[in-house]
Amino acid sequence: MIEVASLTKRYGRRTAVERLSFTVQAGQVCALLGPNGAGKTSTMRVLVGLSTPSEGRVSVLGEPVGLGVAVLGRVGVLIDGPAFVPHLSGLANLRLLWSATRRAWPPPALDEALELAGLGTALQEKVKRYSMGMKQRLMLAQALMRAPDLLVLDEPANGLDPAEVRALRGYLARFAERGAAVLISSHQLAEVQQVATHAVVMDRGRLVAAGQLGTLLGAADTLRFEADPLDRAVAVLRAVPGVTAVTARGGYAEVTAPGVPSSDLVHALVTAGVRVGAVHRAGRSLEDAFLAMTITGEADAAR
Ligand SMILES: Nc1ncnc2c1ncn2[C@@H]1O[C@H](COP(=O)(O)OP(=O)(O)OP(=O)(O)O)[C@@H](O)[C@H]1O
Repeated sequence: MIEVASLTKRYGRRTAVERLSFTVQAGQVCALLGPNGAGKTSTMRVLVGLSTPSEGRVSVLGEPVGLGVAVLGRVGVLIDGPAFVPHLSGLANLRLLWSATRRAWPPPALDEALELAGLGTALQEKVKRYSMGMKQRLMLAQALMRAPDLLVLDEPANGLDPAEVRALRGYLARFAERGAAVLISSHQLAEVQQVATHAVVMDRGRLVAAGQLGTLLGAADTLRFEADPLDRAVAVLRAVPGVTAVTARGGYAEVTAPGVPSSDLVHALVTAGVRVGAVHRAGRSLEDAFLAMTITGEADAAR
């Protein structure tokens, strides 16, 4: 659905994106993450034909992207707003934006888009009276009303209240379940963690990590044992083949052991006379993983 191959984007002498490659497949909600200035918006702008690559190739829905190519009609985009006409109503603005497609009004998914936007009678009011959140919801409506096969959303939750964010999350999950794909950038990592299936992490224009969220978070491979005595548990676990790391943390022994069944670890502990109270899967938060991967994390660690 999205293919980015060795994309470089320069603005004059500044390199915003450097040899970036990643893919997003049908059915995925992919979070594009990175600290401020990492190059997320620059990448998204190239993906939707708003700017041209300095080097590399980008295609969406199997077609190369260029300014005004037809395939972009199947992509719902929310990047830097569209510029709404302030003295027109919300609905009139949507009609105006739709007219660029030269297709008959109404767009195929207008009702669903308006329901999610939840603007009600305010749709008839002039956009200049809209709050920031209302404008954001109108922007979302324009991205969704065309029943796209792919959504590219730059910080879509900006200005939304928690209930609206939750509704958006539900929408995106249903959208991907239908076989569409979503690329979403966000600074709200806890929020994104609830909806993303995959993530691409960038820092200073370069790819830091990409893959399934679970893999990036290491959730599948890390276990936490409540064990007594703890120091003995740590020593025993360190000796089990396949264990790559053991730390004592908050009264638990935290073990990273890719592919080792938890029953083997419990068996090793019990045989060595360690009492095992409970075993938990230890998922890192996306925030922890993100900070560990990016310059923001390096700065934090240095503090
Ligand atoms: N039009 C432009 N002209 C010159 N430099 C630009 C332009 N757009 C972006 N940049 C620079 O490119 C780099 C990447 O910016 P970009 O907006 O893509 O990052 P971002 O990851 O989206 O950041 P943020 O999370 O703050 O939105 C930054 O150093 C930025 O200053």
